[in-house]
Amino acid sequence: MGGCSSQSCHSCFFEYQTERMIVVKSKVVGSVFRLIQFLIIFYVIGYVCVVQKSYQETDSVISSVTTKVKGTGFTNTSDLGARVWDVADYNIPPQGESSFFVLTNMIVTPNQTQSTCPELPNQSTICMSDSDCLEGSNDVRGNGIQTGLCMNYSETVKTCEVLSWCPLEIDINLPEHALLVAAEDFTVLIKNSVTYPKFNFHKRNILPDVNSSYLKQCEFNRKTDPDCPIFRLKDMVSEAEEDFQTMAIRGGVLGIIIDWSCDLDWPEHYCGPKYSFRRLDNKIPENNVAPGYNFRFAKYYKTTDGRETRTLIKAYGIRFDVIVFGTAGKFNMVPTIVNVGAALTFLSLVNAVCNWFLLTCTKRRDYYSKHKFTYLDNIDDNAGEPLGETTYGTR
Ligand SMILES: Nc1ncnc2c1ncn2[C@@H]1O[C@H](COP(=O)(O)OP(=O)(O)OP(=O)(O)O)[C@@H](O)[C@H]1O
Repeated sequence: MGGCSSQSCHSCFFEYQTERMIVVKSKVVGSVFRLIQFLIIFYVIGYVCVVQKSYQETDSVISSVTTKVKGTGFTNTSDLGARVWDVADYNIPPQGESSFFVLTNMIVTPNQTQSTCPELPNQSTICMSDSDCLEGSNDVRGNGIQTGLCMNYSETVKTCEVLSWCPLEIDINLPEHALLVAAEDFTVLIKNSVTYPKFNFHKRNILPDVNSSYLKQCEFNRKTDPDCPIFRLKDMVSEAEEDFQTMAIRGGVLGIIIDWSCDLDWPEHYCGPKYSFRRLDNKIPENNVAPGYNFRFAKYYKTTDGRETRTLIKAYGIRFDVIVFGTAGKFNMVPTIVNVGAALTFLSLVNAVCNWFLLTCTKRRDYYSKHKFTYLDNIDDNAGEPLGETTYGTR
């Protein structure tokens, strides 16, 4: 406990220090001691055992997801006329990895063929004469390869001609209301199987008590039907605090989050999926450049004269990403011993903290110091003399 000066280095080397029990009758020190003891026991039982469950061995979930969308919509546009849309039309691609896309709005450019036509007007395509256009030039932001001719785009504007799929798509007039309004009532069946390999635990979100007749007519509802794996698209978007019809205009990405966190010390039926929904793409109003989600695809066909023709669709819609996560825990002796050991080490800290408090923060710290450190003379040196006792405060 005491320190060694340079003169007494020799005697310091031949010292032996041993514990001595001192009982301090003090309400203040006693209260500090009990308070720290209580805090550590509360931390160990409340946080380490109950919240963290440190007595358990853990494993991360391995999961597979498949989805199937159902529903039918109707549109009546000048480009396509009256048309019924079923899942094969609006679900693109028909099956994907843990995600599916539902088309809600579109810009259709029908009857495109490989031919030449004037480029859409912009700073680099507007021309006065053929000398302004470079034959073979290919702009990545353009629509084709320039032929070197300057053509009338409208009565007042001339642009460079391109070899491309003509007529070109004009995508400035996106419908202000989503075309496939009915998409909000489409439903999706999510089949999710999970495994915790360490515990040889397997389960599906189609729970053992769900039968096929229930599956034919059920729909997920957090209060009345929480076990049904069939979800209405509008309900999911609403739970993510979004408006379906607004999101449907420019598209977006919605996360279907399935939490499989389980305590496997409890019976198996307590371990089930917990669903939540959240919009994942950018929704910050002050950073609204390039909002939503869209891509292009085309449907190809041959006309009666054998000419290859296509209908180009710029598709806007909602992509649903199914995100599965979870950790399972089960009692195991090894983490229990490790954590009980750590807790006991913590308890030994109580004495160190109380000693520091006793010797530095109390009014009678000098008195306590005197009794805390006791120096005994060397019995060998005094050749059998009775033991002399020296009590010091500090050295
Ligand atoms: N999106 C959905 N909305 C409502 N019910 C669905 C949906 N997807 C599947 N179902 C129903 O859930 C059950 C199981 O679907 P599953 O795909 O395994 O079988 P299926 O017989 O191939 O389905 P189906 O031929 O009707 O597409 C079937 O009764 C099916 O009709």
